[in-house]
Amino acid sequence: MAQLSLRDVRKNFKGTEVLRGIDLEIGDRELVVFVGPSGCGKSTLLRMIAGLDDMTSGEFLLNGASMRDVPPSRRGIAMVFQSYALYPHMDVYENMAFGARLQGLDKDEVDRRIQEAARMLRLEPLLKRKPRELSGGQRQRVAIGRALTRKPEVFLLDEPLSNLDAALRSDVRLEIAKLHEDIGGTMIYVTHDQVEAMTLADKIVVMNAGRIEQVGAPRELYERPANTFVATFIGSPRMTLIRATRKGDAFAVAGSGAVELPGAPASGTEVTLGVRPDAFEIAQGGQGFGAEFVYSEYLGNDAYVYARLGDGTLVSARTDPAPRPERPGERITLRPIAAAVHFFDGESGQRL
Ligand SMILES: Nc1ncnc2c1ncn2[C@@H]1O[C@H](COP(=O)(O)OP(=O)(O)OP(=O)(O)O)[C@@H](O)[C@H]1O
Repeated sequence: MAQLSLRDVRKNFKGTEVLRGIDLEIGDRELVVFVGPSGCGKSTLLRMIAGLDDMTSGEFLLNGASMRDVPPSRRGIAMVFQSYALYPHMDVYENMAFGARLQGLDKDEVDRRIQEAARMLRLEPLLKRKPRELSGGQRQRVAIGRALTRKPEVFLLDEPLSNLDAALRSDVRLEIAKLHEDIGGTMIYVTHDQVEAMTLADKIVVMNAGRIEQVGAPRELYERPANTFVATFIGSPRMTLIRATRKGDAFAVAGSGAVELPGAPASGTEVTLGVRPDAFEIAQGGQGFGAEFVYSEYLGNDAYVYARLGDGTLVSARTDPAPRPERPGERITLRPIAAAVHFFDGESGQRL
């Protein structure tokens, strides 16, 4: 059983606050993903949970007990790093035995744990190999195996896939999801890749500049982003943000005309509209924002059209791959589907 509580956790490095009051509850057996742009504090937060860094202030409780004075080795937490430093002179078996031996376990128990981890991670045929005789993905699995043999209650993974190529990355990602089911522990996974976060997580924690922007299930974040940061961070291609001025149900964009969006929240005059690429229809005239075609991307099953509104905003819209505007500068009309538009306060960026 492993339940984690972070309460107003802060961290300063030489006078700069890099974590600015983190409050977070992580339930037993959850797979939680910390996601956010480079430098937002994900690794720092993870290192604090592991006990590798001190907090400047705040509390971290594991199953209700403060971890303030508990050293890393006594927390029941194992961490797998981005650079999975294996010992080059030891074979896979020895590398995996290392952590478990440090715990003072006897030889038979260590062996039992290694065999179990090797089976789970399909490393059995590789136990006698040296790290240099392994592929990147295999090395990464050994690093995970080494953490597994310690039987941690909490598993921390810091960008474990970043050194792998795209194909391997999706393989190992599947393995990690399966591993989480098999071991039934709590897992915290750090990435700056929102696709990785969406596919793996029970719960995503979106971080930005040392703060949490939103916590929720992948679907929740996609369908009801709390603010413009989360709205544009989650989802690919990105949601377009459009500054509009409201009069009744009509939303006007400088140089592109106005569109009626019935059902919009009542408040706000200066509003930011959030429209995902599949929430636009491309029309020739009629209701919609006037725009100038810039270029298109063909992806096989669909295509994306990029167009510029009168105020300079670049908009992306999904379209059928077949007939689409071809000439840069061509005038098109982009009609947002009212029910799929997100509304944010024009100033604060918070969801209306
Ligand atoms: N030991 C340190 N001394 C001073 N500043 C540090 C130290 N470690 C991290 N920082 C700073 O703290 C901030 C957060 O870093 P952190 O590594 O937690 O970010 P991250 O979200 O994990 O980024 P990335 O995705 O690039 O790994 C950064 O601005 C970083 O430069």
